[in-house]
Amino acid sequence: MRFRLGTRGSPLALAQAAMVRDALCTAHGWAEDAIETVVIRTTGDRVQDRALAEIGGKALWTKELDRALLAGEVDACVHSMKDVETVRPDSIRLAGTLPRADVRDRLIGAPSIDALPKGARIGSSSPRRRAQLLSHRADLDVVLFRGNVDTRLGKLAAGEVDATLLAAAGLDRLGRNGVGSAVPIDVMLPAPAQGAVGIEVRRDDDAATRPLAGVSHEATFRCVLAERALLAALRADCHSPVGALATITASGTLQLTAELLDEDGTERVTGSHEGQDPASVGQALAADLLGRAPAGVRRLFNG
Ligand SMILES: NCc1[nH]cc(CCC(=O)O)c1CC(=O)O
Repeated sequence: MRFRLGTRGSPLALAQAAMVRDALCTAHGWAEDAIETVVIRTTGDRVQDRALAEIGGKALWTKELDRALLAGEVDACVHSMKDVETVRPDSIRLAGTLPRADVRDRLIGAPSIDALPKGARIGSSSPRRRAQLLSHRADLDVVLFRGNVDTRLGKLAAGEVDATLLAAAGLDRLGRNGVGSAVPIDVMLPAPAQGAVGIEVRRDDDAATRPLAGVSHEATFRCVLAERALLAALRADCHSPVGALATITASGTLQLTAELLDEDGTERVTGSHEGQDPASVGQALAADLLGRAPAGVRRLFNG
């Protein structure tokens, strides 16, 4: 069979599409040329100078991929799940996730957040990273910083900022394993679905769904569903400073921890919930957090 895999064209997206291709070929004994990688250019790839949140959010990355998928130009699309909008079209479903990578952020430019000089300039356009940084170090100057991983590392090297934060998963997938220092998750809870690569298909396309089910990592899949159910129940969008991480215990229980902040990290609320069903765990934790959130945090969530 010939399987067409849609992807964005950034180096990270291409690396992730190659991981999906290799997983499919290994699991099903397909030859490499059984899979055709189709690069789809998205609005998000063209607009690099403003904060993602400002210019229309996560849809910028998914819209063109969704269109190609629904038009039948590709059989499946590969996504960094943390970039995929919370609410998806009914006609599209998540068929699987690869095993999750290192979920942490890495700080590049200093060995730790505590070691940053007073008033240091940190490049980040993520509301979560900004709020978490400021909640630890209110003296830091967090400035807008976009572009793909290599662009950001280039700006750092050119001295535009003193330090930046990038997901360990992205750095590792680009072969930059030694770059930066991992920030512990109790200092920075990662973005929901960080480190997870997902593959979406047309809901009614059983022929595409079946081979992908064969490469999906069940624990990662359940964790991503729980983290995304939390986001949906919070009605969070890309302006919302939220960290969340689910894990599966040895006995198979799903444990979800999350943190909501205000823009400057002056107010925050954290909590955990555990259970079996990803959607229920995410919804229960969202209700708990919204019930306890300080006013400055509350106004950023639930629409
Ligand atoms: N928003 C961009 C983005 N989307 C996914 C990753 C990293 C890979 C992953 O989380 O799986 C990155 C780069 C970053 O945040 O440093």
